[in-house]
Amino acid sequence: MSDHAHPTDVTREQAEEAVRVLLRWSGEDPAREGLLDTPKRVVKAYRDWFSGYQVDPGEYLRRTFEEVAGYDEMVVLRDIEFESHCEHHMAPIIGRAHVGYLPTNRVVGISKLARVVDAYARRFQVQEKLTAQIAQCIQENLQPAGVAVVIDASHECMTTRGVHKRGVSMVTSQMLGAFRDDARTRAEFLQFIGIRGGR
Ligand SMILES: Nc1nc2c(ncn2[C@@H]2O[C@H](COP(=O)(O)OP(=O)(O)OP(=O)(O)O)[C@@H](O)[C@H]2O)c(=O)[nH]1
Ligand SMILES: [Zn+2]
Repeated sequence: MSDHAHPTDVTREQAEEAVRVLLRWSGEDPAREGLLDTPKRVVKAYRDWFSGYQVDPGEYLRRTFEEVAGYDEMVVLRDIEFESHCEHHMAPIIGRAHVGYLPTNRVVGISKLARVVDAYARRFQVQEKLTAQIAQCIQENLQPAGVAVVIDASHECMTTRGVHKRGVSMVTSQMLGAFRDDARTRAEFLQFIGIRGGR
């Protein structure tokens, strides 16, 4: 699974034209006054929603704090809200991520964990891949004793179209190292994020 953006040779004008084609295909007249600036706005919105392709998520974790090197207990950042888009329908995925790790000697600024979540969320995703990418990025860059990522999200391709099931959320988790091997560590993390752990 590649973390890097696929090089593009598509111009902004071509992207705007693609939006006009979709408008026509929907039954609209792209020359209608209210829609004249829409292709420009949509292309700009894409730059925002898919800005994750412009960054290297691992870069956020390269600056670590040595001063807290003695701290080796669990660090958990919970309820990280994110917006993503599913790669099947290009429909929004709205949810929360909970990230935990067990530092060995590298501790990062806590906002960087949220930045890693956003860097992967702002791409075309499936939730399982998003969950695994966040965990692997932290594992590779901080080499902690373990990483845990739980994501709880709702998929608009299921709520606003298709099966039309509102209120359904998908929960995925990726546990690495101690979180995978040690039931007590995993249970402590799940308790921190408000999910009752297993026995
Ligand atoms: N596992 C997984 N499935 C997803 C995710 N996002 C969307 N999907 C599912 O991807 C599947 C795509 O199925 P298809 O049958 O190819 O597409 P479709 O005909 O639009 O399917 P429906 O959504 O059932 O109408 C659907 O079941 C979606 O619910 C995700 O993050 N993870
Ligand atoms: Zn979808």
